[in-house]
Amino acid sequence: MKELKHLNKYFKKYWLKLFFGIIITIVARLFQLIMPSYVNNSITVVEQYIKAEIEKSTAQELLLEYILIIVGAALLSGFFTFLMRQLIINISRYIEYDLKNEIFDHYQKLSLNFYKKNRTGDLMNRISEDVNEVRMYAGPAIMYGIQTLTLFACLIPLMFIKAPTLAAYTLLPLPFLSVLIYQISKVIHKRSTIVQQYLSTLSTFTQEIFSGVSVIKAYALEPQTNEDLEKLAIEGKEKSVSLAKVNAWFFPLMILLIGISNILVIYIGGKQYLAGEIEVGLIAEFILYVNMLTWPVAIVGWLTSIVQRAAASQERINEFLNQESEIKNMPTHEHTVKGKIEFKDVDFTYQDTNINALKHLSFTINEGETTAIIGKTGSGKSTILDLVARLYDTTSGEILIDDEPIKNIDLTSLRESIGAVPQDAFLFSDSIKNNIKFGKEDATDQEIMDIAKDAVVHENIMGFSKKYDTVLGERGITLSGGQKQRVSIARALIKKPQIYLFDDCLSAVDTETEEEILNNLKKASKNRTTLIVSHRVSSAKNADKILVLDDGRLIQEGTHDELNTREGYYKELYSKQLSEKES
Ligand SMILES: Nc1ncnc2c1ncn2[C@@H]1O[C@H](COP(=O)(O)OP(=O)(O)OP(=O)(O)O)[C@@H](O)[C@H]1O
Repeated sequence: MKELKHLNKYFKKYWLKLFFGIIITIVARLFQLIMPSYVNNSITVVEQYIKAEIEKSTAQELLLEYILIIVGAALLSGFFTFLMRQLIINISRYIEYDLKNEIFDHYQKLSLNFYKKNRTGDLMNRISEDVNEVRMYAGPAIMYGIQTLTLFACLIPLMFIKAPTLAAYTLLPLPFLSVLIYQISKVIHKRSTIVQQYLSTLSTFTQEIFSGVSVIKAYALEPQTNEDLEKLAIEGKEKSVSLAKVNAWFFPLMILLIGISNILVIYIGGKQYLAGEIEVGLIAEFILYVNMLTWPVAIVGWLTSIVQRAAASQERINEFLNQESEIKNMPTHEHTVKGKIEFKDVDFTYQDTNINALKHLSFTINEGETTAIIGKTGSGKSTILDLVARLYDTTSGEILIDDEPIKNIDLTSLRESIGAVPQDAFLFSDSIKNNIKFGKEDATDQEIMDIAKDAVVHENIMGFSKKYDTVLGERGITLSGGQKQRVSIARALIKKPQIYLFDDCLSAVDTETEEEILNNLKKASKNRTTLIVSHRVSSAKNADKILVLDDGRLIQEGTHDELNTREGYYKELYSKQLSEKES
């Protein structure tokens, strides 16, 4: 329960609305309470008229008055109930909105390690399903809770004052009803959680099948996939049926217990009436009370389960909210990045895999220099770029930017000075124009076009019917690997940052296009520090410096010409790639 304290700040934020909501809830219930006693009075008037105790005209006058009061109270109660929902349910929607924003903001601050440790489905669930459970507490639970308390506090004493014995018998079945509903709600919740989990497994499974449909078709795996899906579907059907079974008990049980209460009122009330202890109208009044109480009593059980579920969900939410990013942003002073990069005895081990990706790595890249990083697959090239962007912190050793420890530089200003093109170019399901603009929000159409020309993708884009407005991804067309890489390059170029990080971003383009792009990059990256990771010597040979990595260690360093005169990995790779090209 202490987990729910997290919401107190939101209750404080909306306290005025909440306060009026509570007052209005109480007022709405009080108007509702007026009605049964006037129903009693009306029946008593009829009884008195039948017994000829009052004149017909008096009876008519009194009945009209009581009916008007009943209708008036019902209308007012209805009006205040509407206001109550408007206030309290709206507050829960505001809190839901605030909480979702808080979680999303926090997610964005967390490091890549966090995303690797937690599955996307789990992140999504906490921000949607769990927040929804919490909303049920912040809105409906509070609203029904106050309603129930008001009714209990007013109605039960009133019933005991009017007819103590009848009140005791009438109220007798209600606690059982409450406990029963609580138990059933618990079972329903347990089984519906299982159904939910199953549904998310099913959607993950189908999503993967749809994404990989070309592989499934190419390998003729449809029968196998159908079989797997059928197994999942049968399992799901059984779980849903078991949920439906408990659900089926809910309303019949409620009706049964209300029926028992009503029968008790009529039986005990009837006996008391015959004994001349009460008037017949009181029986009708009590039947109305019972029906007014049944829902709140049933709700006590339901509310308990809502609060428990909300506490469990808030605990899961807090678990993420309490996590801090391992990458701490503690700038010591303002610094405008110029672009000198120095690695001093850097060691880096990935936490999740324990892979020691970089070992005692030291090198310096001067401001404005272009450096190529070459090495076998898995030698640590991409890791170097990730460390420059401070996506991770070094395990030991130090990285300096412009002779300043990287940790002293404000993270946002560091990342704003970097234009990165990752290995697996990721483009959003949006227009090509917006994907490029991602690098510079206020870029003009002309700028976007010029940059796309530099990235040698303009011609391709103009070939699409909607040109730069062509939508990519699930909602639109799929670009080829090479086109994706070039749009991704355009996105980095338009930013005009101090440091460029190109991670094997020309691997999917032919050598001619590669050369054209490299020439354009040379112009674009003039006076800007550029790191190019590549497997191809052609991408590296014009660099000011080439670093050759092997298993996380720097094994060679120099210009193309220098390295070509020395025996070693680079010379071998160059001869190999040259002979491949010639053949
Ligand atoms: N996100 C990660 N989490 C855990 N281990 C990783 C991660 N990324 C890379 N590694 C491991 O670190 C080592 C270095 O990987 P890195 O991606 O830096 O190599 P690379 O030289 O860029 O390889 P490639 O040329 O294939 O892209 C590899 O053994 C890899 O398995």
